[in-house]
Amino acid sequence: MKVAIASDHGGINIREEIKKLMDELQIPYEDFGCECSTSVDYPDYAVPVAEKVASGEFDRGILICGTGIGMSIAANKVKGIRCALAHDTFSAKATREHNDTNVLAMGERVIGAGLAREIARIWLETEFEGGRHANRVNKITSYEA
Ligand SMILES: O=C(CO)[C@H](O)[C@H](O)[C@H](O)COP(=O)(O)O
Repeated sequence: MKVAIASDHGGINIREEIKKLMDELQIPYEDFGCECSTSVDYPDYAVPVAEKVASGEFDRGILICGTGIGMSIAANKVKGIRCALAHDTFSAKATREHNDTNVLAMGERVIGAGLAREIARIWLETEFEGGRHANRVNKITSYEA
């Protein structure tokens, strides 16, 4: 699995924690910014990461901003992306099992680094269940087409 990671200025600290987690889990990743703590616009980071996942260049994406909301809205505009905004471990697990989400968004102004790491770890390690959930995901994909 290869993961594309990005944040805006509101998500830099959690992005760094997620990178440490990726190193610990030995999961290859690439950091697509932002480069500094001055104010940037989250769509400039969400859309390129989402496009890299949608194209198959990366398997998954992780996006962090202040709330995670802007990143998730922007990522979900890209065809083929199912981005989950998750701030608890139950949702992180369920959204992989049920929705086969390929991008995770979190908000650094909402949760701490420890919980963000645990959410990301669970989300990365949980498999899609398929079955009835596949029918539902396929309906989303059909709508997109
Ligand atoms: O998009 C967001 C809110 O849905 C993100 O949390 C941004 O990080 C936030 O809007 C940035 O706000 P700032 O006041 O410009 O730092």
